[in-house]
Amino acid sequence: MATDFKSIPLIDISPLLAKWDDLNMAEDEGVAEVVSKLDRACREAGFFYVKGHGIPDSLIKEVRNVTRRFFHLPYEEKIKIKLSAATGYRGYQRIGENITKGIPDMHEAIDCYREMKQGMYGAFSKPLEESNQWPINPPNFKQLMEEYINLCTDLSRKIMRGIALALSGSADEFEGERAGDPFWVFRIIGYPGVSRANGEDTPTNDIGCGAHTDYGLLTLVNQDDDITALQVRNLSGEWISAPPIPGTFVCNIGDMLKILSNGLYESTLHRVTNNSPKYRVCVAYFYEPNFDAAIEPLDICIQRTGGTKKFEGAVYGKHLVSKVQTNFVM
Ligand SMILES: N=C(N)NCCCC[C@H](N)C(=O)O
Ligand SMILES: O=C(O)CCC(=O)C(=O)O
Ligand SMILES: [Fe+2]
Repeated sequence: MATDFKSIPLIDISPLLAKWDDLNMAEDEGVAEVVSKLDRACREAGFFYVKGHGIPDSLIKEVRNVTRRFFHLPYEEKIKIKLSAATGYRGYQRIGENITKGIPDMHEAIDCYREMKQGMYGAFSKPLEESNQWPINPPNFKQLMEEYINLCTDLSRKIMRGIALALSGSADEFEGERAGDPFWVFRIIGYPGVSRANGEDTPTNDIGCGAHTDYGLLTLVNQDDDITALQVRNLSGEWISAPPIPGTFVCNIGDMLKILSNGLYESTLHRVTNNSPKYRVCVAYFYEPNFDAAIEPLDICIQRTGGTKKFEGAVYGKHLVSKVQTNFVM
């Protein structure tokens, strides 16, 4: 349930990370404080920054640097790993190819998904059953991104423990059949800068990514340090900026956590507009339920929200596939 928030809260999660694997973590004062901040941020905005996350700043920057180098390569080089239905929707998409609510987005990207074995989940996972396509250039690209993805997965699992406690569940609410074997989605994104080449005084700012919600549990956004472009919608419909705060991730809640929490937490609408003349890079990691998880509101959340189930259940993988298939015209 979003409110009329005017800014996005910043949470130092280091006390949670210090105790995340301790059975009595909820009794720790530092953990309790982080949990209450997470609860408030998730209820009020569905968005928050995290610091004290333990992922080295040098790696976070390097991930953006190799991304920038890739997108600056000539088009012929980039389409060597072109995304299509035949590649399992994995690979490179040029500017305008991704579509949000019928309008082409002004971004280019490489989309990656967790590897999955053929036939692993039956017919409905077929559209995504291919291997990721990694660039050969820059040479360390794949290795660096895989190291980063592993760290993001660990970090997200720990933050989700805090969120489980925030919902007054047990710390392992999102383990096991719900998200013990989390599916991840990884988007490496570039937004061209605004050009004043046509002699216009006020350049038109095309939408880098139209208003949308994320699909899973929790997103970790690693954005360029010097451009404000991400905007989050509050209850009155105002767009609140999420300016870069060096050393932090922007985190936000996805559709599956909205269902699990029976609407206590919202998957907040957000969009991206790069009004700067500079090219903007963003690397978004999405932590999601098990691919075949049947997601339903948690009993504890139904109780806390008046006793009625507000959402139908959803199979996460089906939700993902239906989104992916409508994101591209091909
Ligand atoms: N995996 C995630 N969350 N991707 C977010 C992309 C949002 C834009 C997409 N065209 C859409 O309309 O959803
Ligand atoms: O570029 C950003 O800051 C966010 C991108 C985003 O919202 C997404 O890919 O889902
Ligand atoms: Fe998003």
